[in-house]
Amino acid sequence: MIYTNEVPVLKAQERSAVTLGKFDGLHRGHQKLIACMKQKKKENCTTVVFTFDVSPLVKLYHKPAKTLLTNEERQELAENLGVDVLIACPFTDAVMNMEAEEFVKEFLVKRLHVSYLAVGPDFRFGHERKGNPELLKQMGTQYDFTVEVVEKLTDGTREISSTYVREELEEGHIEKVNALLGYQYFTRGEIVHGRQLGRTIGVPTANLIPPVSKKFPPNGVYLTRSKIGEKEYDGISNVGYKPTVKENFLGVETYLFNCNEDLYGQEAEVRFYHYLRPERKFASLLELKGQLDIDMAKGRQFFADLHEKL
Ligand SMILES: Cc1cc2nc3c(=O)[nH]c(=O)nc-3n(C[C@H](O)[C@H](O)[C@H](O)COP(=O)(O)O)c2cc1C
Ligand SMILES: Nc1ncnc2c1ncn2[C@@H]1O[C@H](COP(=O)(O)OP(=O)(O)O)[C@@H](O)[C@H]1O
Repeated sequence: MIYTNEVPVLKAQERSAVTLGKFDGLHRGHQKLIACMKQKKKENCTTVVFTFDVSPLVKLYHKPAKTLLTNEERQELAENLGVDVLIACPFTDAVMNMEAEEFVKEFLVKRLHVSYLAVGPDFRFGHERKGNPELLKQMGTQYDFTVEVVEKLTDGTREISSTYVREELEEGHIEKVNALLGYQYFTRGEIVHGRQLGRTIGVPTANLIPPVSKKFPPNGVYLTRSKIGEKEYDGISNVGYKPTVKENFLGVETYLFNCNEDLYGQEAEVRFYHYLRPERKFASLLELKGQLDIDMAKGRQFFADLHEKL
């Protein structure tokens, strides 16, 4: 897959199938849009996901940039979905003020030689959000491309959207989040040194400091599976500031059920499966250890049941 910040100019004969949007989360609704676009590979179209490198909302309203996927994660997932080109167009003032017609002419027609465009029914773009599927269809007749307005996937009566996923994540409804995403919510980072207290209570933990832009469920304890190198481990993670020992940054630390290795310096991907309890301040590490024993028993049972089902 080609990943670029600039809208590329395709070769003279090359045509493209394009989809446009923010694609935060690359949830099942996004995956449907990409699947529609991929149908056009049969007609020798290059598949292009056109997105922006900063959420327009962040730029316009200075909202905190917490996202479901970092740019790098989004890139990797798009590649796994079989996308040929991912454009993360910088949301500059020039792009922000571009009229919808100009955006289509300059980027989609002139550079990408668009042959097919897949958008959701509520897709808006361009200066003052004046561009919509209707305008795209009119321009398609003029510039020889087809526009498919893809109906939103729903979960019960609610349309699947990044907002829906974020709301569920904020509630700690991990199973729902995973069902909407079509994969397990995850975070990644390097395993770093902590205060080495974990091993003193028989619970060594792999600490990772996640990217600042990553959105997290509420501070608390989660059942997780971690991928470290080629290996996967069931385990139990704490998300938060460890009030018992007072940490001043948000960390994710994981006790891996069947591991006895030195993991420092390795990259880990921690996938969330289930929310267990909120983070609490304990009077002592010993008291915390008592709670961890209960948490671990629940975790082991959860994964034993899960593996039995699979
Ligand atoms: C499953 C799990 C649950 C935890 N729950 C809490 C908690 O509720 N409150 C808290 O202050 N720390 C919690 N911790 C963090 C511990 O305080 C921490 O693992 C311990 O102090 C060791 O820290 P260290 O890795 O810096 O040595 C939890 C850790 C794990 C692995
Ligand atoms: N079962 C396990 N789960 C997590 N980490 C483990 C495990 N077994 C060994 N380790 C190693 O122990 C380290 C954690 O020990 P700990 O005493 O908690 O120190 P720290 O405070 O540096 O995390 C991990 O980074 C990893 O290298």
